[in-house]
Amino acid sequence: MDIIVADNLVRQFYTKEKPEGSFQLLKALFSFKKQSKNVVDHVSFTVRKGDIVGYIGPNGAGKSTTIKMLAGVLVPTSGTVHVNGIEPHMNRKRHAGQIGVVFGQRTQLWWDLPLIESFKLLGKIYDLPKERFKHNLDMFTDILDMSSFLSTPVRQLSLGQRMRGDIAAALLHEPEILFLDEPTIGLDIMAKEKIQSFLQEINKEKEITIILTTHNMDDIEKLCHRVIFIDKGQILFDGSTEIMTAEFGGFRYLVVDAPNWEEAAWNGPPVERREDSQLFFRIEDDKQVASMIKQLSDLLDIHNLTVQEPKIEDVIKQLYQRIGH
Ligand SMILES: Nc1ncnc2c1ncn2[C@@H]1O[C@H](COP(=O)(O)OP(=O)(O)OP(=O)(O)O)[C@@H](O)[C@H]1O
Repeated sequence: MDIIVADNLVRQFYTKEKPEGSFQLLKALFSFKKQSKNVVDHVSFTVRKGDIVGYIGPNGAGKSTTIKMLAGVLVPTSGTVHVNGIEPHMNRKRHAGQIGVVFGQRTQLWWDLPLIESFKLLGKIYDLPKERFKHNLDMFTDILDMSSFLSTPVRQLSLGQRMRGDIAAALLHEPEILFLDEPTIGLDIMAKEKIQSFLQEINKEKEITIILTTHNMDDIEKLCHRVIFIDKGQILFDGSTEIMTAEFGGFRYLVVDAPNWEEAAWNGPPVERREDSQLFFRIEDDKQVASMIKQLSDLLDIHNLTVQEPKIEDVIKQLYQRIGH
C-alpha cells in the first residue's frame, strides 16, 4: 500500500536579484526585481507502508523543502501530496496525529524544562490517555537509554541525548510515519549507532514508515533499502540501493594488504583509499585484475588480497561527480 504519494510537487521561492555596481544599485532602489526559483521542481514519488527511504542529494538540493511539504509545514506551489489519503497542509491537525517529525538542527523540546516535562506537555497536546503515555514513555526510555537524563533540562543535554529525546518526542503519539531531517548530524559513532538500531527496531516491530534526509552515507548503508537522489529540485535516481550500486558503481576494488607500503616512494597504480595497511585500487573492468595483481606483486610485499564491491558511499561519490559536484 502506498502511504505517501507525491505528484508533480513544486515549491517556488522568490529571491531578490542582487544589484551589481552603483548604477544597478540606484536602479534597484526604485525597482526590486523578484526572481522565482523552483527549489522543488516537479517531484513525483510514492512510498509504501513500512519502507525506509533515504532522501539524499547535495546542499540546497531541495530535500528539507520536500520534507516540509510532506509534513504540512509548507504549502506546495503546485502539484499534490497525499499522506495516508490526507493532503497535509489542508488538514494539519489530523495530519499531525499520523506523523512524527525530527529536524536534526532544531529541537521541538522545551529548552528550559527537564526532558520529562517536554514529554508530559506533548502527551497533553496529543491528548494521549495516561496509560498509553506511560507505556510509550517507559518503552522509549528503555530502548533509547534515557533514564539517566530524563530530569535534566534540555539545554544541558549533549547533542546525542537531545536527539534521542527529540526522536522519542516525535514518536510518543504512535505516528505511522516518521520524517527525519538529518537525524545523526554531529553525533559520535556510538550515538549514531544507537539511533540507527532504534530506527531499525521501530520500523520492524511497528512497521513505521521512515523518510530520512542525510549526508551520512552510513545511515543509508545501515537503514535504507531505497534511495531517492535529488539535485536542483529534480529527482535523478529513485530505486533500491542494489540498483543504484549496479547503475552508478560499475567498478570494484582490488584490496591489497601491504604493511610495508610507502606513499612517498610509490610509483605504481593510484591508491584510491587506504585503511590501516589495506590499499584500495579501483578496477573498472574485471579483465584488469590479473595484470593489476602481477604489477602490484612486483612492487609490493603483499600479505593478503581480496576483491570488494564498492560501498554505498563510493557509489554516491560517483553520482556526485557525475552531476559536477
Ligand atoms: N524560505 C525560503 N526562502 C527562500 N529560499 C529558500 C527558503 N528555504 C529554502 N530556500 C532555498 O531553497 C533551496 C533548497 O533548500 P533546502 O533546505 O530544501 O535544501 P536541502 O537539500 O535540504 O539542503 P541541505 O543539505 O543543505 O540541508 C536552497 O537554495 C535554499 O536557499
